[in-house]
Amino acid sequence: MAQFPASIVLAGAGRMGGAMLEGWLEGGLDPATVQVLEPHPSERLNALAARFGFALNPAPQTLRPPRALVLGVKPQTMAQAAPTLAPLAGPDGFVLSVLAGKTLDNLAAAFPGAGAVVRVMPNLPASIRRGVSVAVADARAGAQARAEASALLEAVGAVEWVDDESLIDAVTAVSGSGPAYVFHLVEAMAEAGVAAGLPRALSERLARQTVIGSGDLLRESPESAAALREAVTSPGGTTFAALQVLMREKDGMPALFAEAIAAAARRSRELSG
Ligand SMILES: NC(=O)c1ccc[n+]([C@@H]2O[C@H](COP(=O)([O-])OP(=O)(O)OC[C@H]3O[C@@H](n4cnc5c(N)ncnc54)[C@H](OP(=O)(O)O)[C@@H]3O)[C@@H](O)[C@H]2O)c1
Ligand code: PRO
Repeated sequence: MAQFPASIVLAGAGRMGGAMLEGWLEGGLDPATVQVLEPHPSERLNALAARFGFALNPAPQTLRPPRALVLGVKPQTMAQAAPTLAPLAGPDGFVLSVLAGKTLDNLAAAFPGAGAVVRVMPNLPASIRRGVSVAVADARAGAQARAEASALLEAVGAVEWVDDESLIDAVTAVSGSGPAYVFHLVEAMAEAGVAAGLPRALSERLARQTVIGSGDLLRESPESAAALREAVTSPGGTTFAALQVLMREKDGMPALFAEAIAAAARRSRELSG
């Protein structure tokens, strides 16, 4: 059984916070141990509260510092939200943040009463428990806090811990934002299929199913992505013709991705403070 924290307050149950909450509850978290603060609950969150019976927006006077204060608000909202939430960060607990850009130092300053701080970058497939999260903790986080943080993250997918916080900006750019690149690939392939003469609905189905099938193959095959790409590419064939465009040194995918990922990592650094 997962070693969940004994008590949790989740502040911000939007797309990411809500996805994590759902994963915890599906993963066996006792609903009586979680309280959720969310100014505008979605229908999905209300339905989840009705199904599991956790406390959604309990009266402020009933709130006590939990073992884990999980922050799921936007980085741009942190300055406004932190003063209200800070009293919930007690010396016997830890703060776990999924906020892009907000550093361990930022979090320790905003939540001075916290026993420890854990910074995490998850990604949206967490909503179907197939996410990947990368976590880094400050020096005060002991084995127990790390194990409890791992349990919260493992409930929604794979977990990697790093010691070097400076990696998190690049992590955010690769795996945090990464699902959007894949969805954009589907959009771009579908649009290009329409330009090549396919009916739009068929082109959208083909692009979507191609990414789904390729993702499943990537999961099930022991081969590397490069080997799988080569398996599709006949010498002098159609894929080869396309890859000559996509792998162009100056403006192909590697060059575009290098620029896009650098932009996302830069934005992550800008969001600190
Ligand atoms: N979405 C992703 O793919 C993803 C991936 C990795 C990390 N993240 C991180 O996850 C965080 C949330 O992103 P999101 O996409 O889930 O955004 P979101 O859907 O907008 O969720 C944030 C939620 O926090 C609520 N909120 C605002 N102020 C609050 C307060 N004082 N107390 C409690 N809740 C409050 C918001 O309510 P209102 O809308 O009413 O203001 C909203 O429902 C961000 O920091 C982001 O960097 C997101
Ligand atoms: N979504 C957040 C953003 O776009 C963080 C990674 C994914 O800033």
